[in-house]
Amino acid sequence: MVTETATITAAVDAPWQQLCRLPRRQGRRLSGSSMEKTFESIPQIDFANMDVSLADRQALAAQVNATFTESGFLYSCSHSISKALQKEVLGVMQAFFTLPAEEKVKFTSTTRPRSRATSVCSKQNSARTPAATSRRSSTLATTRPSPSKTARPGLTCLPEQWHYAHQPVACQPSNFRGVLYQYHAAVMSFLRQLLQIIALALDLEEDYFDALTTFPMAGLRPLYYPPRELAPDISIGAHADYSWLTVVNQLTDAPALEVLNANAHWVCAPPLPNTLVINDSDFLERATNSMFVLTFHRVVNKTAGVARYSLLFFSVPATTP
Ligand SMILES: O=C(O)CCC(=O)C(=O)O
Ligand SMILES: [Fe+2]
Repeated sequence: MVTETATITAAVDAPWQQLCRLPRRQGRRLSGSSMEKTFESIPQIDFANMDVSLADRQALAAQVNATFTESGFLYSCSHSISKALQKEVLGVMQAFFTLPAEEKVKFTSTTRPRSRATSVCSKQNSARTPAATSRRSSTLATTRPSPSKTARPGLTCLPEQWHYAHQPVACQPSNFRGVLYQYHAAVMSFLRQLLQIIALALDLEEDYFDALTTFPMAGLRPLYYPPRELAPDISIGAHADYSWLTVVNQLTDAPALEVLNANAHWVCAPPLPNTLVINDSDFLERATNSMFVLTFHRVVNKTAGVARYSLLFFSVPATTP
């Protein structure tokens, strides 16, 4: 028992170089006079006025620009996803993840490699995560969707209207997919507006990205972190996301998400009521020629005995507008 605790604690405290490969932020953990000016907390932006006027959107764009060029992470303090829907989402996730393992495994789909519009139950350890710890995830992805014959491309297109090559695997509870699709649609409509702000932040026309959000490749990843028993554990090791924007909804009150700043210090991004954490990822970093930073982050479950649920939305542009 003592050895196991020691091993896990050592992994959490390990020098960050051992935890991840940092292409941009090379070097060691900085302290004292060698420290760079960098963020020590995640900025909060209130998008309530994003519908109001161009001047409001330009003001928001300036805040987004300042944030994505420094930390790559922000809290969105207002958004259009209702509290009722978020509660429902948490309910179906809890119902799913607390099923007995032998039930959950029935929903695993490993036999349909081409199609990801299935629900997959998997137990994942990242390469640098201690074997004793894990997160469990169920991915409801919409990778490579193509417009169905009847769907009209446009802003009202819902995932249900997308065409998949196969029948989706059934899942429990029976409303699991339906509730998550509703959530998917709600995030997507918020993101379309946010991308207009991002276009302004890059000095582009507001509608610059619109054509890329008609049939976006986007996946939802409901995550369940089982209650930990021992010392804080690294549930997901340091990584950066491959997507365009990632929208993290921390559905339960367990601080765990941490973001690496330019001095290689981990900055906590605790759950704040009714907020989303949004980070720009690989695609956007490349598209902006590294003007927007790609920021490493990890999940360290610090609260003993408490399960954590988060819901991730990975958004990438459509391949076929
Ligand atoms: O669960 C979280 O808060 C973040 C998870 C994450 O960073 C990921 O899955 O890429
Ligand atoms: Fe991530």
